[in-house]
Amino acid sequence: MQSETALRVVHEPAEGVDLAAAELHAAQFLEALGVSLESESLRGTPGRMARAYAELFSPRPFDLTTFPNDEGYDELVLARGIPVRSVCEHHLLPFVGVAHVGYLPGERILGLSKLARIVEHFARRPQVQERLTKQVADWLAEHVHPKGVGVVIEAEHTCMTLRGVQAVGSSTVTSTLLGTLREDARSRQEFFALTGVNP
Ligand SMILES: Nc1nc2c(ncn2[C@@H]2O[C@H](COP(=O)(O)OP(=O)(O)OP(=O)(O)O)[C@@H](O)[C@H]2O)c(=O)[nH]1
Ligand SMILES: [Zn+2]
Repeated sequence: MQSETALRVVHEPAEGVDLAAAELHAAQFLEALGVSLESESLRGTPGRMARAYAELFSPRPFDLTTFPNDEGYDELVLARGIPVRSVCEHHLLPFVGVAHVGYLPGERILGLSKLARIVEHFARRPQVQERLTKQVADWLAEHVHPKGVGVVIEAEHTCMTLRGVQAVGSSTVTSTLLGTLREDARSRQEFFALTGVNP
């Protein structure tokens, strides 16, 4: 039987991350908020907090795999419902939802999994939803040179639902359209129809 430690997936912290310093300050932060760290289950919490945030703030590099568009496919390629897990940069609380990422191919098509990898890459850092949406779209435009790009993100911000205004059940929708998907009304409509978003 494998031990619990052997089963744990260890994420390498990003370069320049000082986990020991983060743990020390997390302990001081919790103590300043009146949280006692004396019980057995809380003793390791500052270290877990440090590792958890290091993981959430470590953009994972990925290989860009493109293929020639030999068939001249010129309709929309759309990956729907890509999970979004990020952290708002104002409160460092999670925002969670889905992204729909599409493009109108030019001379090359992109390995499909890369659409989800791009979202994950830009989500793993302190973020605002608007910037995340635009970064994904701009990355695709810059690296794949498609005729058009469309990105829609719908997410629940826990800083807005668990605390503060406590707008439980609310979600935020952001979108970035580039190229033909921005300029051509029919393409834009088709994109939103396929994403299921009513702008
Ligand atoms: N535009 C944008 N705002 C965000 C995002 N995530 C969180 N916020 C907002 O960031 C704002 C920070 O506002 P402040 O007034 O400085 O913070 P606050 O006093 O905690 O505000 P309340 O949440 O209204 O209690 C809040 O309105 C949050 O809802 C995001 O992705 N985009
Ligand atoms: Zn927030």
